[in-house]
Amino acid sequence: MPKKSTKKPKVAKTPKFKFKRPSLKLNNQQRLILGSLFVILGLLFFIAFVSFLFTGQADQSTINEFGNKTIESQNWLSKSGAWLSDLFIAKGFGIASFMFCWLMFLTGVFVLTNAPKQRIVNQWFWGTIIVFWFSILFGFFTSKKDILSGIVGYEINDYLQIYIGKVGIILLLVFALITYLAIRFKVTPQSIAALFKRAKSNISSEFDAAKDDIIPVDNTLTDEADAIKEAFNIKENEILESKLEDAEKLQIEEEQISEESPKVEQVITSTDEFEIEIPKNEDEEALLDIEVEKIQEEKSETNNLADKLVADFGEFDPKLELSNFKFPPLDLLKKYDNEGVTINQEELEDNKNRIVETLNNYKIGISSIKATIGPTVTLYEIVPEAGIRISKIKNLEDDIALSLSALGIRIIAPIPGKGTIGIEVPNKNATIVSMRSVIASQKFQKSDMQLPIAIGKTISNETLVIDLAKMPHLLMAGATGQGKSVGLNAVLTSLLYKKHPAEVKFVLVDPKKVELTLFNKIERHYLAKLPDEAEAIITDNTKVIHTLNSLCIEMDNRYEMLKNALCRNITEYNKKFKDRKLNPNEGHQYLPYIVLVVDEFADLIMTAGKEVETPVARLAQLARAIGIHLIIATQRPSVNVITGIIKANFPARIAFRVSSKIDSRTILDAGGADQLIGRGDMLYTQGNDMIRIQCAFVDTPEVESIVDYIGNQKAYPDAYLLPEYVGEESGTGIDIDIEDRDKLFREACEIIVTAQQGSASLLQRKLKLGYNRAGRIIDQLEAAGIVGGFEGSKARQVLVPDLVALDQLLENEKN
Ligand SMILES: Nc1ncnc2c1ncn2[C@@H]1O[C@H](COP(=O)(O)OP(=O)(O)OP(=O)(O)O)[C@@H](O)[C@H]1O
Repeated sequence: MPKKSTKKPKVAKTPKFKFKRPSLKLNNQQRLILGSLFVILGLLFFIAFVSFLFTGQADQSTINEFGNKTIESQNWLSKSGAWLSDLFIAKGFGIASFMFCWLMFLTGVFVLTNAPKQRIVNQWFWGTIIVFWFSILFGFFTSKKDILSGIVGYEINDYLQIYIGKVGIILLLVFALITYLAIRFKVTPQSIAALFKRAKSNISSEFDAAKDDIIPVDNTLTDEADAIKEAFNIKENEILESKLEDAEKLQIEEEQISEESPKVEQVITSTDEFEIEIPKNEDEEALLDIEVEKIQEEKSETNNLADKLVADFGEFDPKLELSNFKFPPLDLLKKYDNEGVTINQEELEDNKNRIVETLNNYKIGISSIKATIGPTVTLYEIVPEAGIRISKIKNLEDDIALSLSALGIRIIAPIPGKGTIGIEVPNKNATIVSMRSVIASQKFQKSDMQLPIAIGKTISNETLVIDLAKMPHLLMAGATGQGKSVGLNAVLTSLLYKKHPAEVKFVLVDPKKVELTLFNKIERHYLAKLPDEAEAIITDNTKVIHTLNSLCIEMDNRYEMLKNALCRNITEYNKKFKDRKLNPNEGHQYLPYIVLVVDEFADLIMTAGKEVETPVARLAQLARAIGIHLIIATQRPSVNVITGIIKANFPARIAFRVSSKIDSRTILDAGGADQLIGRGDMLYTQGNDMIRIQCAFVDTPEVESIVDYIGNQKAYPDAYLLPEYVGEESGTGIDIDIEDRDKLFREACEIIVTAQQGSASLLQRKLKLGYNRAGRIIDQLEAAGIVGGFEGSKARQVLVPDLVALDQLLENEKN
């Protein structure tokens, strides 16, 4: 039986970012244990301290012999008691230390009764202040170190006496007392005055009462007292009656409630406190004590849970697993001597004169000229006299280049939005734009972009920071040796300096096998790979196809997750996940950005053709919303490498110097890249304007030290795992089912029969297929009896003489 490759691609186990934050909330058991521990500690300290008052003197010698078992201590809590009391009372705060026993006891009680934490903190704060106050107060009266003030009280006194004297200390203590009373007991001058008034009136009433005792009894008063008593009795009866009425009303209401809502009845019957004793007889007295249970408003479940989770654990922090991760320091990047722009006045003047002269030779007058000096080129902006055609100047590009005897002159006519014509002339001494200078720039450091890249400096020496997430994919092209690899390293370095390993993952494809190998060291921090792959950096073209297809599966999975979470893009999704509104048990997880870097795309297209182009195009079309971004570099910007479909989906493009105008057109849809001067001189466009940039230079040793720095830190257990992809070739077998044949089977048959040559490479060429797929079709042809068996290096024999015979054979198969 033929094996059907119907296996669904499995979703890989992607590493989960676990989170756990210690909660300060105690459950009932923990509260009981901790509370009783404090209560017991309070009691133990108290016993030890009291005992110290009697046995302290005798135990003096034993304190220093704590480890010696033969020496016994008289303290009621033995050696520990003696040692602790000595520490707190003699060496510490004197008898004010008793306060600590109380504080510990009180803390225990608070914990047991689940009192708010703030109360415990307050008690300790004020308690400690009291301890100090008393210790200093007692220290004031003692003339030597003793247990009344302890060493602390005595020493503070001693110190204060030197600086503010005895009177000063007393005033300080009084002031401290007033402050304490004012803050702690809210004492105000008014409340003190009221206190005095009350005391005064108490004294005078007592005095009056004493006076009354002497006055003879007046009988009329007893009558009055009776009347008052009677009035009180009536009042009491009235109150009682009204209470009974209330009780009856309540009973009726209760019955109504129980009829209306059986749920409420259940609550009431289950509450002990709600038992009401209603007198059977109206004359019977009854006191009603009613406690009505509070009904809490219901919240909607998801919000409530998310709010509660956020309140308990805080927002989800994807960086928690590598919370100690340190970003590489700036010092790892090199400073260059020839950095920064130097103005060569002579060169400037010379160039200006030549430009004016050349234009004058062609009868083009200039009304003004201005120069902006950049790191590699200087931009001369000219305003031609009225009536001069712009195209006339544009056509003089070569003449100006000749007269300036310089390569790489570019004329921008007109400069968009400026109304001037720009002539870019390379500087004689180009300066380097170091990676350090662009990374250190405020623009980069303070950027809040999703994936910021400090690519280099513009002609006016400004650092250009671009957001890869907004691009959303980047195409880089340039002839060999013009700075592509340096450009890719600058991109990767920027991201390493700004993004935590939890936030971004790289998929690195390096067919040249040497350019990106350095990044192997940060595999478990920043790289993503296929499961069961030994190396994260992909150098083999077959694996590239697997990886690209796997990324497509990852993309589909992510879209599914976004759909389930009702989010439109990765930013919204991650925000929701951080707010704990998405349940990890339902397959949700924090999604890092994935950046796919392909260093030599032309090579891939040459060897695998459509098999690479299709997934790349799919990713480029769809992946922007779910955080997969592609950076593709190529040496050969020809139309069969950068096809229409790829171009259409890569609006952001970087062109280093290329060898022809056609290449420049292929990349940028405009000329200009052929006039660059190389060594990182580049043109960047994001769909509209084109800007000339000097790419930041980052050398291999610098990259090495950055990856070493990161690689030496704690990492995830494995690289980020992409979903498993089961390739087409996995189902190879000689007895292939007709249904399972490749879509291009019929076309392949015709090619083989027409050419009478059974070779896989022929199919590869004609159908633009990868080797694996072509080999699989050959197997199918063999199974169908169209080609013969494998014959080593020779092409297989074709068993069908012509297309008519082929038709017959295929027709017979169907019947
Ligand atoms: N931004 C830059 N500033 C200064 N010099 C640079 C810059 N970029 C590249 N160079 C110089 O050009 C050389 C070649 O650069 P790079 O290796 O990046 O070229 P490439 O385009 O990747 O070539 P290939 O395609 O052959 O790998 C570097 O060794 C360096 O000396």
